[in-house]
Amino acid sequence: MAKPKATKTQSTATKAPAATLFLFGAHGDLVQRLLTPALYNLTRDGLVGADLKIVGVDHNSVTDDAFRDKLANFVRAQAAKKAAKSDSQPLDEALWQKLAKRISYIEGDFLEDATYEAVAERIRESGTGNAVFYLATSPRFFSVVVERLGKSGLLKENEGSFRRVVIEKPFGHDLASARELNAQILAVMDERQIFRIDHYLGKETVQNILVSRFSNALFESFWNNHYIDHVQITAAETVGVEDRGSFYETTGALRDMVPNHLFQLLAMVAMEPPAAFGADAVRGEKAKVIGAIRPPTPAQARANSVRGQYRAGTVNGEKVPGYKSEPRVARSSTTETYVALKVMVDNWRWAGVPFYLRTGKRMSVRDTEIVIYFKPAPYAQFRNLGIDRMMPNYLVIQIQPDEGMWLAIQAKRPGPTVEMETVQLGFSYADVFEMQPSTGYETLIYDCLIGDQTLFQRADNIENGWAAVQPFLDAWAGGGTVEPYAAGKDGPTAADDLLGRDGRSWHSLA
Ligand SMILES: NC(=O)C1=CN([C@@H]2O[C@H](COP(=O)(O)OP(=O)(O)OC[C@H]3O[C@@H](n4cnc5c(N)ncnc54)[C@H](OP(=O)(O)O)[C@@H]3O)[C@@H](O)[C@H]2O)C=CC1
Ligand SMILES: O=C1O[C@H](COP(=O)(O)O)[C@@H](O)[C@H](O)[C@H]1O
Repeated sequence: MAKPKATKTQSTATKAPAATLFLFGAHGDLVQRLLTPALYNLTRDGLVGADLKIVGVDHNSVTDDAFRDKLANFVRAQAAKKAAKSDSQPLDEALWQKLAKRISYIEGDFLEDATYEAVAERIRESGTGNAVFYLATSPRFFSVVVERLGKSGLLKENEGSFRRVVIEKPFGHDLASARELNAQILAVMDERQIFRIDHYLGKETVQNILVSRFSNALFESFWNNHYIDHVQITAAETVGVEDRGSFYETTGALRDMVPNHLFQLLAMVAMEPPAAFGADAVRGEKAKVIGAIRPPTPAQARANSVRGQYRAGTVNGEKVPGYKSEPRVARSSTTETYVALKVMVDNWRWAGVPFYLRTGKRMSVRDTEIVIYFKPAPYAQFRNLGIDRMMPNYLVIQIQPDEGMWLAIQAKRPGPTVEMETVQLGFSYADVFEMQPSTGYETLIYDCLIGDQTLFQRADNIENGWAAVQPFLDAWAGGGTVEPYAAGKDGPTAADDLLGRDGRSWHSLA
């Protein structure tokens, strides 16, 4: 059968309304590496126009021109690097100029009133009262900047205009601090103005989980504990901590990835169907399912978690140092760079179905995937054929680097005897759709501009996530065991034992 031809995606999305987008922390890595390319891609797709003004806010001293040049140099180099590796295009200079014309800069300290006066002035000049304040700042500034925006009257919405704040991660470092941060920001603005980002929700395949589950009646019929044996969620990275050693030392893999990204994936897989594809309904169901994760006792938390830390090894053919030799990491560090957990969701749909989660740095491959393992078919009818065991079906939702999904089924191997082979029924995004390069932040920025909060975390989503990991953090307080693993391997052997003692094993990574 001929491979289907990839088709151009036909989006019905319309241009976002006029607004001023303030990028607090404009000289930082996030703005350069992810937000600017996302704004360029939105301009390419016609989803933002000349009436979106972009204003960088940061204490580094540069002119408007120098700021634009800095961003231009970065995105140009990034596009050239990608184009050298694949068939993607170098930077379209005319398109960049269209965007650059609308970029300007405010030099100002987040802690000084003059900065907020300059921001207010820029809104007055813009001709629209609509403004988005994107806090691409260190987390220690989240509540301070929100408070100052509030005090300056910048969060007040006049009739027909909006004021919104985008808050980056990490949102708190445990349950108490997340609650405190929510209380601080909700004291000055309404939940409907707050857009807490989890960039995993900007990924196409993550959004596709809801569409696949709820628009295909066949999935719903077996999506429960009658048919599903267990679920595995993996986010494996080949990168180490790069230059984020000091951030990572006080964070670790559990805080960095689990209450946010991995729980978002779990919620997408496990939530009940929302009554509508709207922010309240979707976020309500997500809050419920994360809230249904069973809090383990301290002994259960220790037994059902594995912490690991990479040692020197080889990744993608390159020799790399161990975590403790990374810059700004303590030589005696016990911070985990890998974590595996077993959690149970205590509701009617999932009672008795373990969810195994793992994430780590310096693993063998980059692979984010969800694997749903089904219960095996009854064996009796195959016994007299000499088949010794039934292989279960499993559905792989492949999130990155490739995007798609496939189902492992049993088929008869050709020949006179009955022999079975596991084969795949699959769909790959790249085969079916012509995908434009994207960072994942495009959808999130666009949704914020049009006021759709579906893909953003509500206060209860965040707090339920932290509540579910808090027992693990408490059980590890004072330092739990950290198992070593060689860089380039898929975590410590103790993580294999976590499943092994339940008679299961991890899906092998791509
Ligand atoms: N970078 C990434 O890939 C990702 C980042 N995030 C989150 O995004 C946020 C931003 O990250 P990132 O861009 O890496 O951070 P950076 O530290 O690179 O950027 C922050 C910027 O704010 C400036 N700044 C610091 N203090 C002040 C101040 N008092 N007044 C005005 N400007 C100030 C810094 O200037 P200077 O450094 O010169 O002091 C810097 O230019 C963080 O919350 C991070 O956790 C989330 C996901 C991915
Ligand atoms: O938020 C974070 O995510 C990245 C992984 O994101 P991905 O889109 O590349 O899967 C992770 O490297 C980083 O430590 C964490 O802070």
